[in-house]
Amino acid sequence: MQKLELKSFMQGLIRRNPGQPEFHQAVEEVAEKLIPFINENPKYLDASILERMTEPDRVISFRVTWMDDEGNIRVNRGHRVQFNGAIGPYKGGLRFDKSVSLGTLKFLGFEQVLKNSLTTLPMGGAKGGSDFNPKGKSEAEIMRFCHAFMTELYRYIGKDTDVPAGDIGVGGREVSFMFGQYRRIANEYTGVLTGKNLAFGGSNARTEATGYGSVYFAKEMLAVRNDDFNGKKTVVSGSGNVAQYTVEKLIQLGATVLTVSDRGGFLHDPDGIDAEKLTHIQQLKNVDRVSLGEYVKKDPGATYTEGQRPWGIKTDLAFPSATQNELDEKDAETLITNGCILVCEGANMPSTNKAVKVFEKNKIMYGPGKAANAGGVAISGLEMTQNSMRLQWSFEEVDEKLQGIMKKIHAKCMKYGQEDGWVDYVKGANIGGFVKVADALLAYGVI
Ligand SMILES: NC(=O)C1=CN([C@@H]2O[C@H](COP(=O)(O)OP(=O)(O)OC[C@H]3O[C@@H](n4cnc5c(N)ncnc54)[C@H](O)[C@@H]3O)[C@@H](O)[C@H]2O)C=CC1
Ligand SMILES: O=C(O)CCC(=O)C(=O)O
Repeated sequence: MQKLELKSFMQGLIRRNPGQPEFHQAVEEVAEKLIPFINENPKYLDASILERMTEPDRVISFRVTWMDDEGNIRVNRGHRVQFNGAIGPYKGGLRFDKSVSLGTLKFLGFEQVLKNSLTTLPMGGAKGGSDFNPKGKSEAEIMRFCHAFMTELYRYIGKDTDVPAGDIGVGGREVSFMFGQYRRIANEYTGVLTGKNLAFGGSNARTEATGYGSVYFAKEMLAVRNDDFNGKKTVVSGSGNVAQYTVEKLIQLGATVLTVSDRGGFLHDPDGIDAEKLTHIQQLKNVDRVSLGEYVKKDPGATYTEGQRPWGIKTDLAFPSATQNELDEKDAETLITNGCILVCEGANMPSTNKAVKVFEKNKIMYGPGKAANAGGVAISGLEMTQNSMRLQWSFEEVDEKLQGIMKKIHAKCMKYGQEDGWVDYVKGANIGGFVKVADALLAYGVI
């Protein structure tokens, strides 16, 4: 069998998937680290495992028709990318955002396969969503859209088939609307979605899990260098679910959090965001649903800089937790020049591939999203377990399991990524996530 070569592999992938740059980017980052490993392990090469794992099992697209408050009929497009189900039911979030395209969901679904494998739990990878823009929509419009979306999606999912959850633009409110509609149509009460309300099958600590998990992962990275969070200046981007609970855990572990951000700009509080200020941010973002710019009215010591990201603020640690490609090569260089020693990704693919190269060249601690933010889907996996057992574990019990899982993911990254005096977490996560799925595919034969 001819050895794989990155350039020609990527040319083929781009030809087969035109106009999907985020998908190309996600695959390239993985293929670069995996190809040498596959070439050294002919069983994966001979069985064309990388070719199989970069082609989704199936892509489902559908029309979503709903009515706005003025009585106009609106049409959006919905998708579910069931990327790879080799090691368990498809699992991964739903994103509602005007920027959503099939290419976005393919990048997210591809990353999800490796991430879910890293959690050690039996979950395949998927992602879905719609180009529906929740911004400016009333609660009733959100509800009608969610019901219409589930009316189409329900026939493709199931507790042992495919279990969606939240992502950008889909939180507890939207999951509740969709779960209610599923239950009504399917006439069964099963854990077909995760991130549910605690009153109807949700897991304790799922809301907190992605942000907390990312901080637990960073704690492990720091421990390798006998370091910890105490007194460390930290910048966080985003102010949604992941960012909020990243900030909460960072404060609890002794870091000083200087920033959060939203689509309009970033908020800088030089005195540090404490628990009380975080509650204010949560009120602005989760209840009032307004710009972070409102924060400075109550706290004049802080500034809100429109149209910019927080990477220019001098910091020790950085937690990009908003969206993909929010940190580019120049931002990476600025962070390093300012003394940043660790970047831990709460978001999916927030750093461009060129930014990642800067981190690697400077040998700083860099935790890629598929490892660092896997705590969310891990607790979703445990929500599925609790639903199957028809019981609910305590917050403390789930949080302890989350810490254990993040430790195991870190250890897996070390196993495959440890180099002389440095850990290549990208290589560790990519190979560590790949092996389990690849071995399952080998065992299944030609499928
Ligand atoms: N919710 C979860 O459990 C998990 C989420 N993630 C990833 O974490 C990131 C954030 O997701 P959530 O916090 O759940 O979503 P969210 O909808 O609660 O918050 C998204 C945040 O990102 C900001 N944002 C979105 N698009 C942006 C853009 N184009 N430019 C600048 N800021 C933008 C929003 O203002 C908001 O603060 C995403 O990359 C998501 O895929 C990863 C693992 C699990
Ligand atoms: O909890 C889940 O199933 C989805 C989490 C997710 O979308 C992600 O890890 O990016």
